[in-house]
Amino acid sequence: MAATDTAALKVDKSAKIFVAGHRGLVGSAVVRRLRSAGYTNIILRSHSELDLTIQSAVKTFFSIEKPQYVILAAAKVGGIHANATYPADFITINLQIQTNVIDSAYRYGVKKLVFLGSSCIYPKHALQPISESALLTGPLEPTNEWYAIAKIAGIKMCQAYRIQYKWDAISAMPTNLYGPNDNFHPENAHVLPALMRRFHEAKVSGAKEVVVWGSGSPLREFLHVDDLADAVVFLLENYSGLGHVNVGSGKEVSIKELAELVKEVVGFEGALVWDGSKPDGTPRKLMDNSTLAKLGWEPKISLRDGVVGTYEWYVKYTKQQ
Ligand SMILES: NC(=O)C1=CN([C@@H]2O[C@H](COP(=O)(O)OP(=O)(O)OC[C@H]3O[C@@H](n4cnc5c(N)ncnc54)[C@H](OP(=O)(O)O)[C@@H]3O)[C@@H](O)[C@H]2O)C=CC1
Ligand SMILES: C[C@H]1O[C@H](OP(=O)(O)OP(=O)(O)OC[C@H]2O[C@@H](n3cnc4c(=O)[nH]c(N)nc43)[C@H](O)[C@@H]2O)[C@@H](O)[C@@H](O)C1=O
Repeated sequence: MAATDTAALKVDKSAKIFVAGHRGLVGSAVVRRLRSAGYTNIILRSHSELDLTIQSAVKTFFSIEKPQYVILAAAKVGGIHANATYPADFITINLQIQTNVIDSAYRYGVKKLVFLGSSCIYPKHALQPISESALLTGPLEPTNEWYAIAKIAGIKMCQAYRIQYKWDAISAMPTNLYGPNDNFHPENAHVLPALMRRFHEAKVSGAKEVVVWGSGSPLREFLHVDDLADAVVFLLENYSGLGHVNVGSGKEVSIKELAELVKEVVGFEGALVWDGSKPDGTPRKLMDNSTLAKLGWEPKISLRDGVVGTYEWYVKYTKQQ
């Protein structure tokens, strides 16, 4: 289909849609949202069924399955520690996955692709709230520059294919996400699931204190993954532009406030101990979400409600307790 800067693409509910990364936080939420919106022909492959870093396997998959739409939610993802510890994995795996999927999607006749980046693409000291135009205006946060460079390449690849081939590839930039199916790994997860697990285990074991990383002063914007999935489907159906689009809640909290909230929801009654040897990362990362608001989308789930629901999910479904 020709790429236009205007909205409203009619997506047939029986069209074949490939959601890459459907077992992850974002991919699983996108599948839930597509199903609740009435989409009936969603195709899925787990990592073990299709390794998206292998170009020949990706080409074969697209040549046989010929999906009409692609949501690219497969990536190497992690929190501040994982990003800083495995820079080679974060840059290489992400470049491989997105290059293979975007190129094969174009070559095998996909009508439209939605690429997912991250708010870490923006300069460490970007003007707040961060508008889409802040991209490539300053140095990146060193702990995640490898991942950010890969994500920036993904945005640029979508734009390049749009310009050269008139192909409809768009990019969404989510803020920090959380929700069901998150990664709760003690070191490699993002802050919210990491703290949820740590407080839960401390409550269960009767520990008197829990260690939280950094100074507690960094500010972050959190969005529930069901809101993000709603925005992704909204963009699939309503946006076909060259520019990437921020997706956030518009509300920020300090890590100290977040830790207090998660502690309260989990019901841990001990003390917080701050480990100043761990990095704070970006001091502040609040996005300007006005582009998406002007298109007619807004988030619905408050941080407190989202944390309560995620903790209920964690207690019910994780085997790590
Ligand atoms: N979580 C967050 O806070 C944020 C996420 N995003 C973006 O959203 C997208 C999804 O992230 P999220 O859901 O959190 O990540 P997850 O780690 O929860 O999920 C990623 C998924 O990708 C799959 N995957 C990874 N490598 C491969 C591969 N080589 N071949 C096939 N599948 C693979 C994983 O499978 P397996 O586990 O089996 O490897 C997993 O199902 C990413 O692009 C990320 O950058 C953006 C901003 C914030
Ligand atoms: C989504 C985003 O996620 C990452 O960037 P980040 O926003 O810095 O994410 P984070 O969730 O890991 O940390 C947020 C803050 O929280 C503090 N913190 C306290 N205690 C724990 C803790 O126990 N674990 C973690 N991970 N952080 C902790 C931590 O020190 C930091 O100050 C990048 O991967 C980036 O690439 C990216 O896209």
